[in-house]
Amino acid sequence: MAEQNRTKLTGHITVPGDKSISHRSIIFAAISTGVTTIDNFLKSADCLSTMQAFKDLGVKIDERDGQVVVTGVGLKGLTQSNQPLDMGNSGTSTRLITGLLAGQDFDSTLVGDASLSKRPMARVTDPLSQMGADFTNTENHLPLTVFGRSLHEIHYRLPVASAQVKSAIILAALQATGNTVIEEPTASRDHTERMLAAFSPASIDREDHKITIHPGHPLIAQHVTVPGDISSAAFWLVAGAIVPGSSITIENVGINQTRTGILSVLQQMGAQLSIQERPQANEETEPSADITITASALKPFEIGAEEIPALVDEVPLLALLAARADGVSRITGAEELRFKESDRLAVVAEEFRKLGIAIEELPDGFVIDGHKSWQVQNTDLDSHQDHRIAMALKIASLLVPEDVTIRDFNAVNISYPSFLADLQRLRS
Ligand SMILES: O=C(O)C1=C[C@@H](OP(=O)(O)O)[C@@H](O)[C@H](O)C1
Ligand SMILES: C=C(OP(=O)(O)O)C(=O)O
Repeated sequence: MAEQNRTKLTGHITVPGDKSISHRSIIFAAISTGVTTIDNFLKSADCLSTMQAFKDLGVKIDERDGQVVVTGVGLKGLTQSNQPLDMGNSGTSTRLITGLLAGQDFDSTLVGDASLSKRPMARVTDPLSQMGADFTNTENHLPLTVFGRSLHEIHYRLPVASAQVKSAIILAALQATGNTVIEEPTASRDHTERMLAAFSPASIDREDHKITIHPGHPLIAQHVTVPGDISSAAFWLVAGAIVPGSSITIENVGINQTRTGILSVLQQMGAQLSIQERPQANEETEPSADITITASALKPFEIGAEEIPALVDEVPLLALLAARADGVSRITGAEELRFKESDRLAVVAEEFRKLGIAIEELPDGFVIDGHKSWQVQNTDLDSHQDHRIAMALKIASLLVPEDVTIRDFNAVNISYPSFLADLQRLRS
């Protein structure tokens, strides 16, 4: 088994569709008029939660020839669900749908699994309440009942860079009586803005870190092509960089610049990386590229609050990269990681220490010494039911001779159901 763990990874791979864009494709398709077709929709547990929620809200969604086909009902055409909407494990579904439901003329209740029920919701209910929204509880957690209300505009400066909060406000603002302005401290992923611009160009203006939403314009069905998820590609980028002898090409990866922080870090580390951009239909379409990574020596790196939004879901993997770099790396400004599917700062530190990695947990990040060779202490690893932790630990385990087990590994179904099959493909 020791030999198999260390097998180099080689070949070409295509990762599944982007999770953030897949959620948004269903949401915008549902509230537009006409039939939207979606190519390369991510059929993972999180995106299926969004799909089921819209079915429960009266939207017809079918699958035909590998495409998802959504018959839009318009912004005022959703109907009350006769059961609570089950958001499963998905923070994105919960926060975006809360924004949309706040302005409907019926009430809805949102529920989720144990992890989601611990995640903070005041970050969306606070600004939405300022717009006139009304909720059962101000307890900050699911379950949450959203009372449909008439909404008015706000001018809102996000206290933290969060695409989910920004998107919740955008979806509420489409139903408000006046124009809403949203300002961000640092740019977070802009998939909602791009998709709204495609479905309804007159509804949105963007300028630097300022977004203006103009309600009252029609949303028209589109054809959406979802690029590969860079947050899933990131596992192969890191594996390709650190497993000796590896060389991996990942085809059709989304390279929206609000998501490519991991590529910048790899470049900063001196990784052997080549990025071939694919032709883009227009400015608002999501850009994509074929990316090749080849294992090489890596320099340590430092990142802080400014860099975090563009790589927020990749921080566990960056910690792994740091653990193979030639020196001490520092990640700060990442306190948001404590509010994800698990407390990712605490969990990464705990699990990496089992592998003998020299990692110090900070309140907002890590200091990691890549010089120290790993001395495995404990082979019983735990994903803490967090998909990104499960996959990061699996990649880490490729570098140790011991057999390790990863508890609740099936959490990968949240974002990347074919992860193990893809690993197998790159090994053979
Ligand atoms: O809007 C989105 O699709 C997402 C936004 C990010 O969360 P925050 O908005 O909380 O930063 C990210 O961590 C999450 O995986 C997906
Ligand atoms: C944080 C994540 O997702 P969500 O917030 O949608 O649960 C993630 O996919 O890493």
